[in-house]
Amino acid sequence: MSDKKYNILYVDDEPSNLKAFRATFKWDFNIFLAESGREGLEILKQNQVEVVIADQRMPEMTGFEFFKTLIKDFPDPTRIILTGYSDMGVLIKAINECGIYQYLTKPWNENELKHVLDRACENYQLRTDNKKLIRDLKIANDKLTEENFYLREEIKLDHDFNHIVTQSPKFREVLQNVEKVANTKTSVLITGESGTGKELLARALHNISNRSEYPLIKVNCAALPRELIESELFGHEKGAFTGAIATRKGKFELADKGTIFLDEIGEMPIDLQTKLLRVLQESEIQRLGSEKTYQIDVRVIAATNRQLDQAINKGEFRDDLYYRLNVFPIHIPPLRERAEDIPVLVNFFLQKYEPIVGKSIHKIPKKVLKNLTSYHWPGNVRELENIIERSMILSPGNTLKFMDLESKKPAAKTTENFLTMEEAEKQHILKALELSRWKVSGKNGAAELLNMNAKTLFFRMNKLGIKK
Ligand SMILES: Nc1ncnc2c1ncn2[C@@H]1O[C@H](COP(=O)(O)OP(=O)(O)OP(=O)(O)O)[C@@H](O)[C@H]1O
Repeated sequence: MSDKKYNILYVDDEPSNLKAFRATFKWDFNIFLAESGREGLEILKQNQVEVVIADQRMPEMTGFEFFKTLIKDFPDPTRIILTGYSDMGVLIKAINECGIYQYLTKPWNENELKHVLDRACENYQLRTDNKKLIRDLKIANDKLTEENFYLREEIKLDHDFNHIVTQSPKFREVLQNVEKVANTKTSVLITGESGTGKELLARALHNISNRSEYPLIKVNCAALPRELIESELFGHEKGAFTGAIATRKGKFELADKGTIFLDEIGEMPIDLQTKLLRVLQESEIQRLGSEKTYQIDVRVIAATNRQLDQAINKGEFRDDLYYRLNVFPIHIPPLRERAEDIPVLVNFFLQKYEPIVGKSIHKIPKKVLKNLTSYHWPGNVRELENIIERSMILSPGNTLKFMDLESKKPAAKTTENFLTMEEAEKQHILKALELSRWKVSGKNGAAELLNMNAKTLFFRMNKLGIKK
């Protein structure tokens, strides 16, 4: 037993018993006395008591009844019953119903009662310690589970996602899916508005996959001249067509054992879609001008900013090819839906362009950051990247200022006047053309400003009916 002096409540309608109890045990315990169960309950309301001992035979409320009431409101104290009965049936019932720790027959014997009270106090202490232990263990366990959870999250994204910056849960989910699908041969279709990072993600997917030792071959389906696409993709034999002066491997053959990235797949001419579907189904290609077939082992990642279901409805895209490519769809949300990425991306681009622009910028006024986060970003991350680069050049000193962004309106709060993707793209290209004085390709041209291939830009301009 510890030196702690425990609190004991003794309930008995016989005052002489109470008196004797106090006299016998006052040195060993702190003693509370009550002449009835009702009085005992009052004492328990106001005091912390570790052991309750009660006489069974009391006029107002028997010992059993007292304990039955007590167990609801004060379940902690150890309960002892004093009884004159030798009826074991009643006792067992009491022990079961009232959680009696021990019964003693009356009249009590000092030594026996002292022994029982000591054990009852120990019992109380043990239960309390156990409860605390269980509580501590539960807290520790919860904490561990939580830590494991975060650890798992960390591990999940512990891949080489170099050059991909994000704080957004939505985008992290995208990265998690990329990790899940990476080591399979499953076709992946990456969708998302222009400039959201589809190519960046396709490259990351290849880099963390078990094909990373082999090439990633990119094909921009929008930029290829129509008459050359087939030979570009599948290769040609010498003399297959005028100008085919030598045999040439196509992109699929070059990507053997690796990955082929079919960018802007929505722009692929429909007749070629049929051929592509065959290649995907049969895993073999035939060079132009050859009867021979070549087995290839290529993983396909396709990307588009078009709504392919709409293209299917218009008859511009084959639905069977769509289903073949869309086995594992990955959608990248637009930047306006993950504003929490804007500050980290701004920082990332400030560092990226420091050596290029030859200027170090480390102050971003709050107002500028606020403008950046409320802007609608039709050109997504690419637009942000270009604006940062341009603003770094234009900003005096080491503070970032956004000359052209400040005049731009914050994101539309309602769907009224909401631009369609095509309109937004058109306006964005027009803006780039204005800034580049309608120079499309080459140094300081709109394509460079938009960080896109000049051929793709010409194609998009044509498609959107943009003319000077
Ligand atoms: N999360 C990101 N972290 C860092 N850079 C990013 C991120 N997302 C996009 N970028 C950058 O933004 C630019 C545009 O990305 P990318 O070319 O991958 O977009 P895209 O969706 O393929 O565009 P498009 O549809 O026009 O082909 C690139 O310079 C890319 O590195």
